[in-house]
Order: sequence, then C-alpha cells, then structure tokens
Amino acid sequence: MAAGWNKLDGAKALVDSGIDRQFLCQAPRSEALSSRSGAPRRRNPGDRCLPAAGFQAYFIRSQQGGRNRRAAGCEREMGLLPVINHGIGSDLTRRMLAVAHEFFQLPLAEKMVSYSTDIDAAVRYGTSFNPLKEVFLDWQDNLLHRFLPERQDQPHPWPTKPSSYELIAGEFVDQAKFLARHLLRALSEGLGLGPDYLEGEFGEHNVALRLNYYPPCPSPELAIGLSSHSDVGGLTILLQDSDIVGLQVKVQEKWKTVRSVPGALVINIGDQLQIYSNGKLKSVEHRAIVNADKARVSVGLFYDPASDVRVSPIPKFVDTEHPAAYNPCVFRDYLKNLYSKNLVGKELLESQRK
Ligand SMILES: O=C(O)CCC(=O)C(=O)O
Ligand SMILES: [Fe+2]
Repeated sequence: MAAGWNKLDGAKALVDSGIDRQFLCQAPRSEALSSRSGAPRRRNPGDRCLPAAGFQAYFIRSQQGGRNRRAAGCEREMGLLPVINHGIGSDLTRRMLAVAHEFFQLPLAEKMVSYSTDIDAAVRYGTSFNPLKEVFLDWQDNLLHRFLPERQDQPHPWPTKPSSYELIAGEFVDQAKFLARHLLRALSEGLGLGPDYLEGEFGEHNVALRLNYYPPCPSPELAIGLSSHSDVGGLTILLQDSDIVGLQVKVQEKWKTVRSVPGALVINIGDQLQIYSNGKLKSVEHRAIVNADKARVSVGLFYDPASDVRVSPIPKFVDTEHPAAYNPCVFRDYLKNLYSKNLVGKELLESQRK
C-alpha cells in the first residue's frame, strides 16, 4: 500500500503519494520508468503493469468493459439534454469549475475538515460513493452540500477555503436552482399537468450540490470514475470541465460518451420523476470514466423532492391499462437506501417496482 495512504484519503491523495512507485511493470525496464518530470507515463498496449495494493482499491472490474469506455460521442436518444442557452453566464460556469479545481488542490487535511459519514451532514467531503462498503472504489473525490428546507433558517456552513468558494458556489446554486424550476415547469406542462404541478409535488424541495474530482489515472481502462447509476431525485443540472470527456450515458445497453461543450449544461432526469410519471419519463443511467492525462471536475446541482415527501405515481398516469408501476416511498427513505448500498445502475429504482 502507498506509504501512509488509507482509502478514505481518496484518489487524489493516492496519486499524490507517487504513482510511479505503485506500479510493478513487467514491460522492459527502460519503458517501465515514468518520465523524469514525474508525470504519469502513457502505457503501451503491450505493457503488463500490476497495480500495487493502494491502486487495487480502485482497479476493478479490471477485465470488464474496458473497450466500451472509449465509445464514440453520440447525443441522440441519450435521454439527457445538453443545453447551451441556459441563462447561466459563461463567466460564472468558468469560475465555478475553476474554484472546484482549487478546492480539490487544497491539502488533504483541510478537505478532511468536512469529512463525515452522516448522510444528513450539510457539507460532506469524501472519496468514491460509499468507501466503507465498496470493495472497489470509484476513482474520484467529492464534496457534497445539502440545502435542506428544514435548515433554511440556519446559514449554510460553506467551506471557508478557497476564500472565493462561498461567493461563486452560492451564485451558481442560486442560478442553477432557478433554471431547474423553469425546467420542472416545462416538464410538468409537457406531461399535460399544470406548470406548477410537479413543483407542488416536490414540496419544499431539497437542493444538493456535488463537486466531483477525477485525478488523472495511470490505467484508466482499469478504473471507473463514477459507477453506473441514475440520479435518484428530480432534475440534475450538470456542469463539466470543458474539453475533457468523462460522462457516459447508457443507450440501448451501450455506453455513449457525451461531448463536453464549453459552458454547456447537461440536464438529467432522476428516479423520482420516473416514479411520478409512472414511467413516462425515464431516469438516465450514466457513469463517468477517467483519463490518464488531465484532472477533470464536474459540478451537479440536484433539485429533488423534500425529504418528507411521499412519492408515488401521479393519478393522471394510472389507469387499468397502466397500473401504478412503483410502490410509494418517502424520499428520505429512498436516499437512506441509496447510501446503504453501492451504486449499481438503476437497481434502486427497480427495487421500488411493484
Ligand atoms: O462527472 C460526471 O460527468 C458525472 C457526475 C454524476 O453523474 C453525478 O454527480 O451524479
Ligand atoms: Fe449522476
């Protein structure tokens, strides 16, 4: 294991602890050495590198699906919506991505101030999805903020470093929330409901902001950045680093890579909208892959029903031909279920099926 590293320290800390020493390469010795700059060496297809113990926490599934991860870009029929004229200024999206990078560059101890295993914590820093349970970790570290309606009378405990974080992330949350509401109204009308219907169902609504950081990975074909999942709530507004691909969507059992267009946002439908619409809307199965060259960040704003809302198919979508397909579930319980398991595609939603 990398000296002094433990799995809760996360992917960036493992990379920082010295990639070069972690690989026992069976390639010719001269090739096996990394470049003098210390930058991860690009591997040749013929290399047989065995990751040492620290990396084995991530290098998984090693034999599965490697080729798929490099699938060509395609946005048609993906079930998600890349949008450009979304009203969030390019200056703000650029600053949001920059401050996210800055956050993850902080020393580990400063990020760990926000480490918590409490899923109700307002701010939570960590690695992977459920590192205490997973055998193989996702190659990413993350910071999650939850803005719960029941806490709206308390100031949000923003991380104090980087110093511009609160201002930039606060502005991004406000604008992305505004956009999410607008989209929810449009979806509601598109379903033949009144424009405020879905918003009414969501109640006081939950908002969460998640920053994902994927450090460069010496063997990207052996790791996954974020395991396959669908977002569990209502709508997700996702901002990703320009010109670094990572997001993939499952379309007809194949992984398609989503192009990363500067300033564009990707809108995702979450599980609760599939339940409300009794399957008329479908939550999108997606994942993130990693690359050997560049760290990537993504920032997701999740606009979800309030925790105490009981979600079930809307009566308009239920009749004898279309019986209710899902059991009702209080959103808080759905989230608890999520965090008690590992991320596995749409299994959680499937377990809600009648
Ligand atoms: O990094 C990405 O592109 C995906 C992030 C994501 O799916 C999430 O945070 O739920
Ligand atoms: Fe997601």
